[in-house]
Order: sequence, then C-alpha cells, then structure tokens
Amino acid sequence: MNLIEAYNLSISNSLTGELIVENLSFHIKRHTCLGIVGESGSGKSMSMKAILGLLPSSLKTTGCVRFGDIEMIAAKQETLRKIRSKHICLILQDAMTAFDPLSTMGEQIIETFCENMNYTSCEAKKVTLEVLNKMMIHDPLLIMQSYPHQLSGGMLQRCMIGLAMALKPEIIIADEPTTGLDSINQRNVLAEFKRLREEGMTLIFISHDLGVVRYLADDVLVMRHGQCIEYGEAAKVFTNPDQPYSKYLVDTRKSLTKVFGELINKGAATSC
Ligand SMILES: Nc1ncnc2c1ncn2[C@@H]1O[C@H](COP(=O)(O)OP(=O)(O)OP(=O)(O)O)[C@@H](O)[C@H]1O
Repeated sequence: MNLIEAYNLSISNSLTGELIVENLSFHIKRHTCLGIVGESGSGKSMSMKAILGLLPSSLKTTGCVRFGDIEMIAAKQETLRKIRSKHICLILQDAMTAFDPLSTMGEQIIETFCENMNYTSCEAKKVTLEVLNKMMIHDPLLIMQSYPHQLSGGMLQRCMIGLAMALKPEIIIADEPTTGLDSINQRNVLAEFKRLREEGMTLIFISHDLGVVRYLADDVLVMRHGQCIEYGEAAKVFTNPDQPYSKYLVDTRKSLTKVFGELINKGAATSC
C-alpha cells in the first residue's frame, strides 16, 4: 500500500518564472525507504518542503500529492500542520532552525512529547532522557538545561533525530540527516535509522552519500536540475543504472571509495 503518491509535482518561482522542480512523480510504500539522490540544487529539499506546505509564498507548487485521503498540495495550512506534527516528521539539514532559541532543549522536547504523545511532564522527561541517551548524548540533564545556541550542530542534529524517532510518525523524511556529524556519530545515527527501518518505519532519506542510500533504501529517485532522471529499485539503479547520469554518480562514488582506500593503505604502509 502506498503511503504517499506524488504526480507531476512542479515548483516555480512566481517572481522570476524559474522552474525549480518539474513534473516529479513517485510513491512510497508503507514500511519501505525511498532514497533521493542528486547534485546540490537539484530540487530534493524543495520537493519535500512542497509536499509539507513549507515553501515560501513566492514559490508556487502544482501537481497532486496524496497522503491517504488528503491531497497535500491543496490542503489548508491547519491540516498540513497536523500532518507535520503527527504523521510526517521532517528532519532538516540545519538543526539550528528546528529549535526555538528562547527555550531550553528540555522545555522544547518535553513540550513536544506532551502535545503529541499525550505524556505527562514526568513521563515526557523520562522519555527525553532515554532519547538523549540513545543518541549518545553525554550528560543529558545538562543538555536539557541548555539553549540551542549552547550546543554544537552535531548535538542539535542528534536531538532532532532522536525526537523525530520517538514521536513515532508514519513517515520520517530525513534531509541529509548526518550532515555535520563526525564519522562515529554518523555511523551510530545510521545504525539507528537502520534499526527503525527494520522495525517497519517508512522513510524518505535524502543524501549525497550513495553508500548510505544503498544501505537504507529499497527504491531510489535520482534528481538533476529539478527533474527525475531515474527512479526504481535501489539494487537495480546502483548496479545497473539505465541513465548515464545515474551511472556517473555511482561510478564517482566507487572511485572516491577506491581512492580513499588507497590513501589509507598508503598512509598505513608509510607509517609502519
Ligand atoms: N526560497 C527560495 N526561492 C527561490 N529559489 C529557491 C529558494 N530556496 C531554494 N531555491 C532554489 O531551488 C533549487 C533547489 O534547491 P534545493 O534546496 O531543493 O536543492 P537540493 O537538491 O536539496 O540541494 P542540496 O543537496 O544542496 O541540499 C536551487 O536552485 C535553489 O537555489
């Protein structure tokens, strides 16, 4: 069963007439992961924001995006707000923008849990501590008393990912969620996403890292210049892509891995 079905999603700038995304169509089956890859500026983030009604008013969205009985493009902001808080969680690249700079992390996370999960504040505090521990955040009590600007980008990112996971939405859209994390935290956060996948979470995962997308995704959508270049099963797209651009992306990733491996081995050889 498809949880989201998008048909001919297009985004244009009504001030300049520029077409940012053109006729994008895809669907996401329940309990699967759709990976979205493509170069910077290809329209990956804008497409997801358009679905959730998060684009500025200067950008016009057309097409049809179905989430159950709801047509998201024509839906009222109030409906979209409910969907965003209960059904579809968006994890942004820039975690700083996701938190209120005037409240402590603890106040914000506890309030979100109380509002969306009907927890008492005592239960919400307990779950918050569990979430922060799971995200490998040391001294969670201190973090709860801190304001967003007092935390590193990586810490904020882990708080946002943990919060989204604990809200148990129907779909998580993760837009470059490991950007800004060091490699140990990247690995741990990816393991959490993998665990979520195994538990049946439906996921849209946007990443420049094809290795990560291959690790998590069932299907993959390759974008370039606002258009879908290729869309299909991840195993097929990664091993036998139809389009030269997809092949170019896969080959570039492979050669980077090879160069990295050679450099590391060379370093090891000279340091012995
Ligand atoms: N507020 C805006 N108004 C007009 N155009 C915008 C706005 N925000 C982004 N764009 C343009 O939309 C295009 C797509 O941007 P988008 O952020 O979706 O790319 P992306 O594929 O997610 O890139 P990245 O991988 O770097 O995050 C870009 O050309 C960008 O300049």
